[in-house]
Amino acid sequence: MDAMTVPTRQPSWANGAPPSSPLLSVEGVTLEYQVPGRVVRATQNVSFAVWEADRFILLGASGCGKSTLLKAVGGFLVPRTGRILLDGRPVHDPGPDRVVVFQEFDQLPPWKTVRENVAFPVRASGRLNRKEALERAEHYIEKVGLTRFADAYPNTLSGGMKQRVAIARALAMEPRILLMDEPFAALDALTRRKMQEELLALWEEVRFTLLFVTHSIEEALVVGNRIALLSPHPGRMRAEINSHEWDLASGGSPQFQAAANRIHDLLFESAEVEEENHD
Ligand SMILES: Nc1ncnc2c1ncn2[C@@H]1O[C@H](COP(=O)(O)OP(=O)(O)OP(=O)(O)O)[C@@H](O)[C@H]1O
Repeated sequence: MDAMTVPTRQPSWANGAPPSSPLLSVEGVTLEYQVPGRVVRATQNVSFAVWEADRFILLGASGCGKSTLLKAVGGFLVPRTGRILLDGRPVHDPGPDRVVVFQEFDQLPPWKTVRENVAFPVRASGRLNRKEALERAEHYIEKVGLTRFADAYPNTLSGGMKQRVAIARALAMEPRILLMDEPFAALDALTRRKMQEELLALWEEVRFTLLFVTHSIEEALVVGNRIALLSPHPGRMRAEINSHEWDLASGGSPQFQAAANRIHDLLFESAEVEEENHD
C-alpha cells in the first residue's frame, strides 16, 4: 500500500473540532437482488465511513454495485448482511435526511416551475409551511445561479440547468447527506466540467456532506476528497484513497495524470488478478 492508498480518516471540516464518529457508516454490507431463478450479488462485504463535510466518491467500472450501494444508503434496499448507520442509527427506510440526485434529466415534474419544483419536497415533508418553503427554494435557486429562471418550466431548460434545479431541490431539503448518482454523466464535456466547478463552489459555501457515484477517474479526483475504489462482480472495496489535493485546475498536470493512472491500475489490475483466481 503506497502513500496514496492509505485510508484517510480526517476530512476537511468546515469549522471547529471534528466529530468523534462518522456521519455515515457502511459496515460489511452485502447487497443482493432476487431475480427469477437466482440471486444477483451486487456488493460483497463493503465497508467505509463518511464524515461530516466529506465529498466521498464511489468509483468503479460499470456493474460494480455503486448505484446499488447508493440505493441502500438511501434506504431503498436492505442489506443481506452488514449494516448502514446514519448518525449512529440504522438506516431502514428512505428519509428526508438522505436525498438523491440522479443522472436523468426527467427527474423534475414538468408541470411545476423551477421555484415550485425546488419548494415541493420541502413542503411535502411537512417541515416548512408554503411561504417558508418558497423562501428556502429561492435561497437555493440563487445558490445554483438560476434566479432568473425561477418561473421557467423544466422543458425550457438545458440539461445542465435541469441538473442545477435538481441540486437546488436536493439542497433545499438540507439533508444530512446528499447522494449523487452519476449526476453529470449525460452532459457534454464542457457542461460537465462547469457543473463540477459549480458543485465544488457550492460545497465551499454550504459544506454539505456528499456521497457521489461515478465511473470517471478524473471526475472522482476532482470532485472528491476521498475515493473508494470498488472491484466488479460483486463490488468489493479495493482501496480507499485521499484525493483532496486535486481540483479542476490540476486537471492536465503530470501529477494528476499519474494519480489517474495509478487509480486505473488499482481498479483494473486487481480485477484481472481476481478473474484469474476465479478461473
Ligand atoms: N434491479 C435489479 N435487479 C437485478 N439485478 C440488478 C438490479 N439492479 C442492478 N442489478 C445488478 O447488480 C449489479 C450492480 O449494479 P449497479 O447498477 O449497482 O452497478 P453500477 O456500478 O452502478 O453500474 P453502472 O455504472 O453501470 O450504473 C449488476 O450486476 C447489475 O446487473
